[in-house]
Amino acid sequence: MNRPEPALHLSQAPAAPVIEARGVSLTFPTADGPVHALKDVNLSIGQGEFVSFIGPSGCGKTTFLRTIAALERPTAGTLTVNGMTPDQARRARAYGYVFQAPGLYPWRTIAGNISLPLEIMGFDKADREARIARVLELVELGQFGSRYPWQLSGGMQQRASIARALAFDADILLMDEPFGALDEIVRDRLNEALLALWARTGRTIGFVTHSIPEAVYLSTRIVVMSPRPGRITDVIESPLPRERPLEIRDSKIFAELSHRVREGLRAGHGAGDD
Ligand SMILES: Nc1ncnc2c1ncn2[C@@H]1O[C@H](COP(=O)(O)OP(=O)(O)OP(=O)(O)O)[C@@H](O)[C@H]1O
Repeated sequence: MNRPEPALHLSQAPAAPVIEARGVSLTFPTADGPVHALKDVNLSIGQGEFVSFIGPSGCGKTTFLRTIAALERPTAGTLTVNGMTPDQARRARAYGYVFQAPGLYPWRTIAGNISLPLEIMGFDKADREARIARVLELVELGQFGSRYPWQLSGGMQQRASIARALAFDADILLMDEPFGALDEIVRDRLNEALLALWARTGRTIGFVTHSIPEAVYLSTRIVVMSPRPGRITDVIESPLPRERPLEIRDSKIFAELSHRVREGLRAGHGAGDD
């Protein structure tokens, strides 16, 4: 029996998207001709979502993240971040960006590295110190602020770079394959830590990965992309609960989701028409 939909209560109304891409294309002119890094990308990301981008090398994952961060400019379409242009959003410090490599300065301590963008942004010393202490606790490096990067393991360095991206309270965290270079066990631990941090802070996260289990374990939505031209071929809503112990990866539903992502990757593979 068809029942009328209950009236939408105001508090349940969908929030305005934090990131909205409409018909976004980006073509790089190169000596070998134009490279269509992104073609007609449409995507809305809401507050508090964890969205992963997965796809073969060259499908435009990094380019899309960089476009959100105003590090690249679309050649067509519109992109807004918190309702602003990416440039305005960058100036409003709307996001923190975590790169593939931790990129910490070896001559600065961990606290000094986290402090650097805060110094550039003009936060006073007391505020900086309070922020550094808070984010170091968040990534469980509370005891390591006075160490130098080379005194820490790769996983700890990557956590420090996440702390640096969190220190100025950006609502959005953009992460480009942050755990790609780490071994499985460390990666598992950091995946768990990132989920806990996401649950505690309610950040909106855009996350690039090559790993199907990582995408499925972390995301509320998985965006599958394919190259030549770089485009979205599938968007998968995750039915997994927000609370996710690592063992959830042994469940049937996890296997089914992984299968769908794999099928999406396979379907997009070699289907380009650049
Ligand atoms: N500055 C640039 N100039 C020319 N071509 C570029 C530039 N940046 C990216 N490209 C090309 O755009 C396409 C998309 O690149 P992008 O780095 O976004 O892919 P990706 O999916 O992140 O790949 P990977 O998984 O290997 O990091 C590729 O063909 C790449 O060679």
